[in-house]
Amino acid sequence: MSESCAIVVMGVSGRMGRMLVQTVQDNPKTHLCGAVERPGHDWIGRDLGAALGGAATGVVVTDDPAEALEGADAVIDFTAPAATVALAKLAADKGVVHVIGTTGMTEADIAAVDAVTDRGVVVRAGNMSLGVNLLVQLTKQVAAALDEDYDIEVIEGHHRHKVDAPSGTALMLGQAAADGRGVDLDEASDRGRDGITGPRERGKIGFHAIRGGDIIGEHDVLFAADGERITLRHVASDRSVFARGAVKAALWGRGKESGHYSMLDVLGLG
Ligand SMILES: NC(=O)C1=CN([C@@H]2O[C@H](COP(=O)(O)OP(=O)(O)OC[C@H]3O[C@@H](n4cnc5c(N)ncnc54)[C@H](O)[C@@H]3O)[C@@H](O)[C@H]2O)C=CC1
Ligand SMILES: O=C(O)C1=N[C@H](C(=O)O)C[C@H](O)C1
Repeated sequence: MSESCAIVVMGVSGRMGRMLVQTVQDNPKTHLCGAVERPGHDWIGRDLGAALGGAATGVVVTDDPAEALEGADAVIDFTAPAATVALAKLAADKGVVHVIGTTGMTEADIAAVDAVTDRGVVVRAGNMSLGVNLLVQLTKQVAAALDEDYDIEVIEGHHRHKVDAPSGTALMLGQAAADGRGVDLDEASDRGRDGITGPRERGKIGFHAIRGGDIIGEHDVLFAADGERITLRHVASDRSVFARGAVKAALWGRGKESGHYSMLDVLGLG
């Protein structure tokens, strides 16, 4: 499989969409073969390069994912849950690798994506950066080494435009902490305390979300005991870390057996 990987970017005018276009174009192993935006968007029908304020690319922005996926190897999708669920079936039916960065998906959304993985290749992660996926593994190790004398809190910060909380990354880190500790995250979760909450319940895993300005993505996992605290931290200072991970996932997914994979699989950290 030596020829260049043909990639479609979904949600191409978004913060991640724009970064993905640049990353796909800069990678010698990939090229952009399609660009999709939501129906009604004013980029529909325009050349993508011109819409971005540069030279023409020959790729015209469409609101029809089926048309864009013709002849594609992979589609990279950082959009919104409803768009991602609809695209999953289409990508699987067309044999196109679906790389999903979209967060805020419900259990039903994830089940709907899962349902296509009998025939489709899906790589999905709430965070596609190498650093966060390493942090996931470290969180699991530290949680396994410490007992419930160490209270676990996951604290995340993002820009003012983010619509979901806790972040997809915070949920990955919370899951890793729960796995390390051998507990069920749904039972252990304590989200966003407010009011007369009473003392902290032993064994809970707390989640807190900061929203403001242009914060790209910051995550701390705090292990706090009497007399000492450990903090594991990741700070993203550039969205390219997510885009590079997504392109790596698209290349990795080509020719893989159908299934629902994560970035830990892609990075060999699973
Ligand atoms: N997994 C990861 O590493 C990362 C995940 N994200 C997630 O990616 C998603 C997008 O984030 P941003 O780019 O900041 O948001 P954004 O709002 O800037 O971009 C989303 C884009 O998707 C488009 N869109 C919505 N519905 C669509 C449809 N039906 N068809 C085609 N396009 C559609 C919107 O018009 C918009 O241009 C969020 O869920 C965010 O949490 C963001 C960064 C990293
Ligand atoms: O919305 C964002 O911007 C980000 N979303 C992801 C998340 O929900 O964790 C990943 C990253 O932190 C940026």
